Amino acid sequence: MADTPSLPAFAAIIVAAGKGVRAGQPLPKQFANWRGKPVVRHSAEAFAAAGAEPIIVAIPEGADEIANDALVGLKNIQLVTGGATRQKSVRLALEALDAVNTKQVLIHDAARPALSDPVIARLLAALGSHQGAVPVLPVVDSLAVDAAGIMAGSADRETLRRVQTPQAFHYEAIIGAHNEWHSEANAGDDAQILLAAGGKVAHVHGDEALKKLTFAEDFMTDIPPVRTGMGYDVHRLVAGEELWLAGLKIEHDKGLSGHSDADVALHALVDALLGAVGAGDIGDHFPPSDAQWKGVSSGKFVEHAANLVTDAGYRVGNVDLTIICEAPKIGPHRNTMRQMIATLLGVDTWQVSVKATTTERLGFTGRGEGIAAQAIATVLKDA
Ligand SMILES: Nc1ccn([C@@H]2O[C@H](COP(=O)(O)OP(=O)(O)OP(=O)(O)O)[C@@H](O)[C@H]2O)c(=O)n1
Ligand SMILES: C[C@](O)(CO)[C@H](O)COP(=O)(O)O
Repeated sequence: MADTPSLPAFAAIIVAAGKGVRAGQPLPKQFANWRGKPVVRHSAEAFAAAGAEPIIVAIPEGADEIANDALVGLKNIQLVTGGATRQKSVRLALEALDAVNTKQVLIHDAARPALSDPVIARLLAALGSHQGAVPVLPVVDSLAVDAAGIMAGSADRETLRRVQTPQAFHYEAIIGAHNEWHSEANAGDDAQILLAAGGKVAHVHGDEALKKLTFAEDFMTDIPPVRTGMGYDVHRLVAGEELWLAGLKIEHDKGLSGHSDADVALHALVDALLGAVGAGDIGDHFPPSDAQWKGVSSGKFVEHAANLVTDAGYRVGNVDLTIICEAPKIGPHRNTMRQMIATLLGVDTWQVSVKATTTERLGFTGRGEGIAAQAIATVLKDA
């Protein structure tokens, strides 16, 4: 859009001085990560691409460092400290524009990150014939008047619209309207302030994508219905050790060396489950330096990983395990291994696959120096 000569010059205000209490994010929602970058950066980039100059960003007291980090690399950004309410933050940002010859300004919630060029263009076009313009959407639900939890009436949805931001104004009209606002109450938005001052505000078509990020669930988007993880492990074969594989003790002339029971097959499975939900790896959860895990059955590690899958809001779809060794033969134990793993995961046996292969006497497995295992797990989002 920056190379679109038809857009008139305009300034932008992004109000990002809120606390984001309802969103419950680890930091104020306007600085939280959303779709790969800080919330506030999304609309700042959209305004910059559309040629807005300057872009005033109202931020909380003392948030300069986090705001500068969030907006690093963007030109024409000017930070101002916002106020105790959204309206006061807008007012302070408007005053910061007083110093430049601003004719038109778009005022936008940082909490509405999915700002697109067409909305900006529609708003600027409407300023050609109106003092103000706001993006609106139809009301698609019926509306009720609530009186202490009881329906006390309804409203005609055909006369109502859902109002979004950016809200576009002739600068002199909106700064004048803010100066004339003497009510103790806060206006819901800037269009209401211009209307109260007698100004006219045009409606232009909004964008459902411009939804305001308000609650924690608004950040839980793009959750994949299926996730996949992969695990791989190796343990050395040594004399005098027991051989545990896929939860079974196998008679063999050597066993696997390791801190726990060294069940290389279950270790690969644990890493596949942890990988599917992004929960690190087996060493993060059961460090070999921790004495409490010496000699422990690796079945406990599988149960822990399965619990983390559940805690993440997923359930195990299927797992596929491949044991790589010249000996012992795995075939005779395969079904018992499947049943053992199914029990550990709390799934049906058909959801568990156990395979085995040699490496044709090649490499460390072919020389009988160790056993390797690889696993893949899919997890499905709970409804
Ligand atoms: N004193 C304030 C309050 C809000 N805002 C901004 O106004 C926009 C819309 O407000 P809202 O969604 O209510 O944000 P918060 O006030 O932060 O949310 P909450 O009410 O949950 O604390 C947000 O971008 C917010 O950062 C602001 O600049 N200054
Ligand atoms: C300004 C606004 O986003 C227009 O829909 C809305 O009024 C902000 O309300 P909030 O309670 O300050 O989030």
